Amino acid sequence: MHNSHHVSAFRFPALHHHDVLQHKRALHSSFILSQRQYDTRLRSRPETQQLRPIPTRHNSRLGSNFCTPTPKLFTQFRLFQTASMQSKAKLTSKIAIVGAGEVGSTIAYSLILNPITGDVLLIDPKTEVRDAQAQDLSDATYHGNTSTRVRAADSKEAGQCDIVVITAGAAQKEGESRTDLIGRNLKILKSAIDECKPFRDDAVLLIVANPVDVLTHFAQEFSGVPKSQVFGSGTFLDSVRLRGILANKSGVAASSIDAYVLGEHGDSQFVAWSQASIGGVPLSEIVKDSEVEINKNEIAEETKKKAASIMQAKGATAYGIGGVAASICKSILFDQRNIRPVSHWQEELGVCLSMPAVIGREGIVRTIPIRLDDEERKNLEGSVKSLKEVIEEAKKDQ
Ligand SMILES: NC(=O)C1=CN([C@@H]2O[C@H](COP(=O)(O)OP(=O)(O)OC[C@H]3O[C@@H](n4cnc5c(N)ncnc54)[C@H](O)[C@@H]3O)[C@@H](O)[C@H]2O)C=CC1
Ligand SMILES: CC(=O)C(=O)O
Repeated sequence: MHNSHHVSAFRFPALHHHDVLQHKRALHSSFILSQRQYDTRLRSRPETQQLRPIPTRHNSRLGSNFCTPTPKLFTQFRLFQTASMQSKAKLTSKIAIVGAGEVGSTIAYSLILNPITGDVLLIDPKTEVRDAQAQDLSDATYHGNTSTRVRAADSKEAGQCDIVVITAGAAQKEGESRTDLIGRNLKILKSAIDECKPFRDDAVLLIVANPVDVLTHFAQEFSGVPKSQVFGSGTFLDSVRLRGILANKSGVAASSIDAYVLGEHGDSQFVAWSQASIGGVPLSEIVKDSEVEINKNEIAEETKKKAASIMQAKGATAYGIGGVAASICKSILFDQRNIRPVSHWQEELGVCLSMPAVIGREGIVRTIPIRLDDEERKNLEGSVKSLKEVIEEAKKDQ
């Protein structure tokens, strides 16, 4: 069966590993910067955001001395991360995790395994649990490959950290949606934020607790911190899930797939299929002559239901968000300018929801005006409508 939503997958030469590399190199060949060229430009911040890569001759022996900016749309956004950015950074930064339950402790664990910060501070009114988590996590630093320390702290110290990750709040019980949590979690959010005040001027608040889009909206209001410095993990996790499914189906690494879930981190989320690509080639072109089944509706549904199916079996999700939140922290601390679908303030729409955004030390550096087709735009309007309804209801209960 062939229709717009049911497309058989591709027989696409570029999807073999070698060919993918060739294809990417072809796309990248005119955009190769030596590390020194890149570093020179990096020093002249903030203008670096506008820099265009310098064309150089393609060197097939690309090693750590070279970085290859992503081609196409985003070259002007300085997408590339370099080893030098990390080695130059001293691990003196501090990340506070407010809410030391399943998710908070898993984020801390990810930060230990991939050390990007000097200290991780755990904050939780259940001080026994908080202290035990700190003790348990500090045992995990013993292997010696990390310089990250984990300790218990109070809310005032959290407000003075570089990043404040907020996971404080109840998790869904079976049969509950994320928005069902608003009554409980809005109160928790307000008290958690009030206790952390005052925030350091350059602190970035990363909201993880659910319903993440609605709580991000209120966190901006409660904290008084500039909106660009308060954002939520949003559909980054859903996009990771989507890419994982597409990777399994196509036999291509998830990192070579560009596909976004956008809108609400919840029931009204949607996949921006019109912008999906593999190895830089639009999915719509790839699927024309293909071998593997890619049923868009099924994949979108599987992506959306993944959290519920994990929770049904083991009670909670933690590792996925642990990795995602740690990766966002890295984008912030190292000013990486990665583009990620995160929940942030949408001036034109009047809500916080996920659209691709450039993430750097100041938080949301800019939103990326992604082109959506008619159906996707309708889906986006659906997300806006349902989020506004939840926000209005929540305001009445305040
Ligand atoms: N955005 C995402 O993709 C994901 C979000 N979540 C959400 O993360 C939240 C936390 O989930 P879990 O860690 O599994 O729940 P949990 O119940 O294990 O942990 C929540 C912790 O928050 C603490 N807490 C309550 N009030 C607090 C306050 N005022 N200040 C500091 N801490 C406070 C509790 O004592 C508890 O230890 C939930 O809302 C869940 O839905 C979970 C997974 C993914
Ligand atoms: C719980 C949740 O929001 C998730 O795993 O997507």
